This record gives sequence, C-alpha cells and structure tokens, in this order.
Amino acid sequence: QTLENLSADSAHPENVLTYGMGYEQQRFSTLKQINKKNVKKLVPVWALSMENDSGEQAQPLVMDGVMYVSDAKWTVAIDALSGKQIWRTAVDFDPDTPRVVCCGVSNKGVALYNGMVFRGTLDANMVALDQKTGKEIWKTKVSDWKDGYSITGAPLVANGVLMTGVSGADFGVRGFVDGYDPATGKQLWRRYTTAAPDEKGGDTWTVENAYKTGGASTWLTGSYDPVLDLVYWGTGNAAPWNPNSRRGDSLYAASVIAMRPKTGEIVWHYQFTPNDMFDFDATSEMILGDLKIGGKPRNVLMQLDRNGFAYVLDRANGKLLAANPYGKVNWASHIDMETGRPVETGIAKSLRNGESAEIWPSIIGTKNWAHAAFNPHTGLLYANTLHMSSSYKLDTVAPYKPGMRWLGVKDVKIAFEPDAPHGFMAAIDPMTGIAKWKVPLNDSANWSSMLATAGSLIFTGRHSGEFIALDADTGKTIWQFQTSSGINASPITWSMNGKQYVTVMSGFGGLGKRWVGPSAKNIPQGGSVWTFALAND
Ligand SMILES: O=C(O)c1cc(C(=O)O)c2c(n1)C(=O)C(=O)c1cc(C(=O)O)[nH]c1-2
Ligand SMILES: [Ca+2]
Repeated sequence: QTLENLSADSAHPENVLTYGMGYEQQRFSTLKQINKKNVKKLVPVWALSMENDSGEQAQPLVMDGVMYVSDAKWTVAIDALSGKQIWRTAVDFDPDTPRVVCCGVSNKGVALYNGMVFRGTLDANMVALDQKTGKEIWKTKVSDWKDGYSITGAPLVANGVLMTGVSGADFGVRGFVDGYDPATGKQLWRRYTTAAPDEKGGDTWTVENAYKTGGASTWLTGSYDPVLDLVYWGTGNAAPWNPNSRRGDSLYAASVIAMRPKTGEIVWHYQFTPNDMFDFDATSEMILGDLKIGGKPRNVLMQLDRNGFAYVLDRANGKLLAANPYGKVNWASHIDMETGRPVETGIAKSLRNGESAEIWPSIIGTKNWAHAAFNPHTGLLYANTLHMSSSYKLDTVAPYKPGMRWLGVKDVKIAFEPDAPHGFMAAIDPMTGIAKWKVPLNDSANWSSMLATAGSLIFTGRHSGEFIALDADTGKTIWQFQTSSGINASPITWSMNGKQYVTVMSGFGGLGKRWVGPSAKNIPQGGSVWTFALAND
C-alpha cells in the first residue's frame, strides 16, 4: 500500500494499517455494527496459537483480508476471516538479549508499507519481510544490544521514511530515533534524544559527558500529522535515575519531540519532567485530535503522561494549553502555565535531599504504556490508570558499565494504598484531567490498551484473561469473554464483506504481571490471537 493509504487509515475502518489505528493514534473506529445494544451476541470466531510463552503485547494490523501479528519470537500472517496461518517467520535474536530488557521479552507490533512487513527485534535489529511469503528482504543492525539497547516498540512509516525508537534508558543508553530507507534498510539519519554540548539543549547537562549515558529511550511509536509533516515521538526517563551525576533539565529526556520524518530535524519540543529522577518516561502515545478550546477549534496533541498530569499542547508549535492531574500526584503541586514547568513539592525536594520519600504516582506512572483511546465525538480519553506509589532513596552512582542496569537509587518499594483500588478504567476530559466516569479495579489494575468505537463501546483486557466491552457512556462492563491467558495487548476492530470483527492478543506478560497478586499463579502462559464477531441469528 501507499503513503496515501497510510494517511487515510482512520477514514477506512475496514483495514487497520498503522499502529494506533491511524497516524493520530486515537484507537477509535467509526464501525458501529457491534454496538451497546447487540454486544451481548459477540462470540469468538477463531483463535490461533502464537507458540510463545513470553507474553503478547502487540497490536495486530489488517490489510485486505490478511492480519499481521508479532511478538518477541515470531512474525505471523493470518487469513483474517478463517484464522488460518499463512506464514510464520521466526525472529532470530541472540538468546542472551533478555539480560538487557527491563520489563519483559516483548514486541508491540509491525509496520506495513509497499509489500513489506517491518519489525524491530529484541537484539536491536530492524527487519523487512515480504508480505506474501514472510521471507526476509533485508536486516539492518540498529544498535548493539550488549550496550543495553533493545527494540520492543512498533516502527512507523511516515513520509516514505521507516522510523524506529529503542529501549534501554534503565541501562544508561543514549536514546535516539532512527530513519531508514524502507526499500533497502539503509540508514538515512539518527536523531539522538540527549543533546550534545554543541547542540541546542546541550547546556541542560551540566556534568561533562553525562548526555552520553543520559537515557531518553524512545520505546513506543510516535504519531504523525501529514499536514504539518511532523512526527511526535515521546522520550523515556533520564539516566541514571539519580540526577546528581547529570544535573540540569537533561533535554530531551521525559519530553515530546516534534520532528521532520525526512531528516529527523527537531522542530519543537516540550519537556514534561525536567531533571527527571522518578523514571517518568514520556514515551506513551501522543494522541492527535481537534478540541474546541475557548470556542475555537484547535489542532492538539494529548498525552496522559506517566508523571500524573494530562497534557494538551498545540501540535503546530508545542504551546501548552492544559496540564492537570488525572490521578493522585504528590511530587508536583501543579504545572506553571507560563513556563510549562512542574512546581515540585517538599516531597520531591526531600527525595532530592537524599531522604527516602513516598512518591505519587509510582515509578510505573499514573498510566504505563497501555494505550488510551480518544473518541472525537465525545472528546474524552479512555484509559486504564494505576493507583500506586513508590519510595526510594538516592544512592551513590556506580561507574557506568555498558549493558548493566544503572539507576543510582536504593530501597525501591512499590505500594498500594490500603483498601483502595489498584487502578481505574476512566473516561477523562483532556482539558481538566477530570473523569466523567471512573470504574475502580479493586483486585488488580488493567495493563491493556483501550479501543473506542462509534458503537459507543470501549474494549479492553484484564490480566486475568477477560476481554471486556464497556458502555462508553457509563463505564459499565456489558460483555466479557475469558481468553486463554492474561491480556496485556492492544485490541483492534476491522471489517470485511460488511461484517465487523474485534481482535485481541492474549498472553500473560509485561511489567504489570508483577502486581497481579496471588491469582497470578492461576493465569497460564501461552500466547494466542482471538477474533470475535456477532453471532449469526
Ligand atoms: O526506559 C526504557 O527504555 C524502557 C523500556 C520499556 C520497554 O521496552 O518495554 C519499559 C520501560 N522503560 C519502563 O519504564 C516500563 O515501565 C515498562 C513497562 C513495560 C511493559 O512492557 O510492561 N515496558 C517498559
Ligand atoms: Ca523506563
């Protein structure tokens, strides 16, 4: 398919060609054959095994009757109607690689363009496969996994350039976004996400050479505005977590950068957490939408940042339009709307002073990577949020060793408030952070992405394996189906021959697995793909 097809993805709900179900990453579909009234008749039409025990986090893509899915081990093409496997190509990655992945052996999906399937590998290579046969067309080394780099995110094709980010901020890598020629795999450019002394922002690293191991990984996929020709890519935590060995704002860690896909040039940036010492990766989805603000339509970028604030920015220039907490926050009292900077509380200061402090939200964030959805008709963001805190203390920073975890903090503890929910499913107003509805999750939080549809439905998954549909107006669960393992992935909806389908991957994995509690022992491993449709009368 072409660049035009990719740009028009959200206007053609029958296929799902991009990560996020459109370059805007709204995870919204105009399909409404499955709706609030008939969702009770949703039944599985097929399931396919992934032959993988390490967890499923991917968002499937669907093009003209063929579905493409991935995990750390495999790339698979499936006949979307019958569920029969068309081809399966093993990912050849060094078995020692899991040593340098912080949070699970995982992969979030593929990109499609011009007859090819593109994906990153755990050992930091980019691969192009033939869409028809699954045969490898090219393979390019992105970086050296032995230095702590890995790839778990899905690539992005924007304006003819194949872009990828990398993981590794907890291992002291120097983050970057790369641009490749999709036809050959030749590198076109590299944009480092920590600024060198001679670059703009270089003066925000006041310790010599700290930018070389400064983190700011780029482990989730950016969104793209083809009209402005800007890609919005979020960056991870600064490294090490302990800020004493780097000081300064540490640009462009914990930020969004707006870049030209042809060159990697940074046109504007906004830093959510200056001088991050909280592991507040800002990699999560940058959702593009139009909001009416003060009676005027504005083209905005919305993000539910890990640091607990919901942000709205003007996506042409990065101007801050709103920033409000969407969960419990104690490290900053508010965001100064003039400077765009958080105003830190005494609690953050005591942590900076070397004392142990209990920080809300936790190092996992008010929301981890599990993506939010945005319904342009309701103007609301739908998200699985977390309600947990963390405590730790700054420690002496050990000398940096490539490929080793490098944090410079000690006594890291994660806690839940007694008798309080572990998380919520919430419909959040992006301009205020206030939830229109909020469903407490008392047993364990959800770690899956949301999918919103014009049928007034929200789909998501639970770690205990249920795939569920909520009434988008109230948050009430109105349908559920127990899949074969825990769900930690991104659901999609698509249609063929006039019939709507919903697909999700099931397979217990990811970081969230650690907080499921005693019931985790009764959640079996094992990946599979599940597809649902309305039962025929
Ligand atoms: O800094 C990084 O490069 C990086 C990478 C990843 C990753 O690649 O999965 C995660 C994180 N950080 C992280 O902080 C985090 O909480 C996290 C959760 C998960 C997951 O798959 O559940 N990945 C990651
Ligand atoms: Ca991180």
